[in-house]
Amino acid sequence: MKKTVGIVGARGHTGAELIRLLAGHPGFELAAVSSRELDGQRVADHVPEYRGGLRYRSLAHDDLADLGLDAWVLALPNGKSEACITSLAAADGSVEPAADVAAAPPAGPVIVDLSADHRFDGDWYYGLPELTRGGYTGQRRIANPGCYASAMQLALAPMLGLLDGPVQCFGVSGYSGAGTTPSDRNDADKLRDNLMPYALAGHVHEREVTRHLGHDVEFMPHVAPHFRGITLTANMHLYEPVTAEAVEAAYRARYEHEPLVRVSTEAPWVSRIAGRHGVEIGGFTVSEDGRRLVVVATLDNLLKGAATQALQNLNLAFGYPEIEGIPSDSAPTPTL
Ligand SMILES: NC(=O)C1=CN([C@@H]2O[C@H](COP(=O)(O)OP(=O)(O)OC[C@H]3O[C@@H](n4cnc5c(N)ncnc54)[C@H](OP(=O)(O)O)[C@@H]3O)[C@@H](O)[C@H]2O)C=CC1
Ligand SMILES: CC(=O)N[C@@H](CCC(=O)OP(=O)(O)O)C(=O)O
Repeated sequence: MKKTVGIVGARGHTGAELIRLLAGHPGFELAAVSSRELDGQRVADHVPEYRGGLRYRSLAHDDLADLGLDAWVLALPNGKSEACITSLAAADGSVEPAADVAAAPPAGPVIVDLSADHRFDGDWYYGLPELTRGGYTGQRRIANPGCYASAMQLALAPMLGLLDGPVQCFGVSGYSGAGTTPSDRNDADKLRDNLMPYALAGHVHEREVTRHLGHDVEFMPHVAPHFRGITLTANMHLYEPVTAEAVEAAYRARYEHEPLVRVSTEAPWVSRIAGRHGVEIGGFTVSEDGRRLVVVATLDNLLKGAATQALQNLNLAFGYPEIEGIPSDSAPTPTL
């Protein structure tokens, strides 16, 4: 029998991508989609890939538990997840926060939170599958990593043992990364012919990567006029000299069996990652003395940076193959 999944925040950019993915998944049934703004409207009218009769509903937090679904994905802005979680936890009888979720997992639905609210919470499993799946022990509370944070961690992980001092990461995101709530960072007029720097020290993803990789990063984000896709350029100082060839070989070996990670000799281009589900890492460039390495990663912030990763995590939680329902990147690019 299919597992039932609901999405809170389903009107948003990431929610819409998740609807598309769940619509094509053989083991999940999209059973509820919550949006205040689209209340009563047919999902199929907004997301053509979904062909069922489901309508958006403006669900009160207390309604969520009554639906008895197997899983909920929270695609809400940062700081808005707690009321949903409290309501789901109260109904399933668990006490939040659980002292040791892995040892005594609360009954009730699996919750995948796309926001930053639980990425620093040791009671939640931090789900960046390529790096953390070994630590999954059946937790039913899953924090989905940030989009830049996913690119940074996948770009840096193979070099962790050689890093000498903080890594500098220069990030450029398409403006869908800023969500749908109007701001300078998703204002088409202000972004035209522009590259907008913001949060140049202390961005939440800087802290997220530092925490989960256990190594300091210094992150400088920017937003650009394109809609989707991130370029992340990482500057690493190393204890020992390396060659570009040896580094590339190390990345290829590390990610050899990862279907969603592609290693390329050339630096990847963001224009080629839009609408694709994986991450590309390449452009391995080494300074003359061999002790400075630059690596470039690209991913689609709405897919591997959010919805695709959420589906990997749902698959893991329900025992499906990790990339079940994730289209091959050779498939045509979807539109939004
Ligand atoms: N965009 C991206 O690239 C990425 C986003 N994320 C994270 O995922 C989450 C969702 O992002 P994204 O889809 O871009 O966001 P959007 O702004 O596009 O969508 C937010 C959704 O939440 C609902 N919503 C907004 N405010 C509230 C509120 N106060 N209470 C309840 N519901 C609300 C909206 O629907 P309605 O108003 O109709 O109820 C909408 O469906 C965020 O936490 C974001 O940080 C993570 C990785 C990448
Ligand atoms: C361009 C832009 O504004 N991007 C967002 C990142 C989106 C994301 O990954 O969301 P979380 O904050 O939930 O991690 C930002 O910098 O806040």
